[in-house]
Amino acid sequence: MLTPQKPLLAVLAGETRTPPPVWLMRQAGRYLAEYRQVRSKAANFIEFCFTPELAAEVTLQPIRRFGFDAAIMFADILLIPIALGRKVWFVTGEGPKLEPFNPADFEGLTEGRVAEVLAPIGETLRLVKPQLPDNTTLIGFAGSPWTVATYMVEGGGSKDRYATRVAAWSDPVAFDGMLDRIADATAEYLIMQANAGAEVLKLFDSWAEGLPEPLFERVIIRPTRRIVDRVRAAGIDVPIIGFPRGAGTLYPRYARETGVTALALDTAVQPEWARSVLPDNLPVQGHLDPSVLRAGGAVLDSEVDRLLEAWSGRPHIFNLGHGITPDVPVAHVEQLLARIRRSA
Ligand SMILES: Cc1c2[nH]c(c1CCC(=O)O)Cc1[nH]c(c(CCC(=O)O)c1C)Cc1[nH]c(c(CCC(=O)O)c1C)Cc1[nH]c(c(C)c1CCC(=O)O)C2
Repeated sequence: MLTPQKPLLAVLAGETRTPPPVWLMRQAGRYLAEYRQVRSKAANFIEFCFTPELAAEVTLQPIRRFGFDAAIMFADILLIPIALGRKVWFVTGEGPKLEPFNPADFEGLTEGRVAEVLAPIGETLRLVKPQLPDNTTLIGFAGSPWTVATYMVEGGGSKDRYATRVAAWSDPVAFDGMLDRIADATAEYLIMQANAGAEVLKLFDSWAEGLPEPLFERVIIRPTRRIVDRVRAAGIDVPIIGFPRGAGTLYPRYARETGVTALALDTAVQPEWARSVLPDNLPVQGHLDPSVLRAGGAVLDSEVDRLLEAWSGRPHIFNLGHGITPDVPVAHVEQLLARIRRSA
């Protein structure tokens, strides 16, 4: 007899589940009082990520409170630049800061330090895994090379990634060299996560928006494919969810050419369009607007119903189209789950 699969893994294997499995991007975070309490024990955000006991605890908090179908390990996409020898720090209220990096210096990025520098993240996964309920899937993740590169080049977040785009067009050899180094470190990191117990891997390309097709092909598709190939070559066959946020009409190309198992959609994607252009059996994760979750009330129910209806009959994981915001009341998350699970 086959062992019944965890709902999230079943959907990633191409099954349709009603109700769909559900988890939320940034589900461990400041909207939870218990997160803020643990967070205050660490001197800064980076140290928090590198303290397995604390990171494991906040990974588990949303599972205990809401019973989500997946736990996502607590870490950040900006740990890879640290492994590559860059300084990263977080300024409260301002977000991440890095020393701006010139892609021409890409050969100076340190290779081979991933296992050593990011070992605590593996430890977080090992601590979390045995504490999860039987039906809960453990997700590992990394940022995609382009998104990580934007933070490295800009020295932090930026409005339109202008400097990064200029660098990508003006010096393709250096820029692609930088992306390859990031991709190789990322592949090694993801392999380590799978070996430490991650059952699904997710690649966050949060700043894939607004790129002309030739650049999208070079900086999004090619490095993503490189990571997927390396992970597969290492014998790791866990499902990989790709999230090229804002890819728009280039989502189908990304789905066909990167080798990812499933696609995470952003808030702007029209489900009817996506259904008509994506392969039928491709699992999708989508894509409630986080501001609807903040708004709550009748509009939250009707938006949940619209997405459930739009994706019915397809392998679908319910999620947000971007991370949950710190101002979301816990009661709204409970309402969301009750609405999704009422279709049971
Ligand atoms: C771009 C990006 C980052 N980090 C991440 C992305 C990609 C997803 C996205 O687009 O949102 C991914 C991320 N960051 C975090 C997780 C943990 C797992 C989860 O619960 O989803 C994940 C998957 C924790 C975090 N990472 C961060 C927090 C908040 C910091 C805190 O608690 O002090 C959390 C819970 C900090 C962070 N980290 C980053 C930024 C821009 C910020 C500051 C934003 C803010 O202040 O809200 C970089």
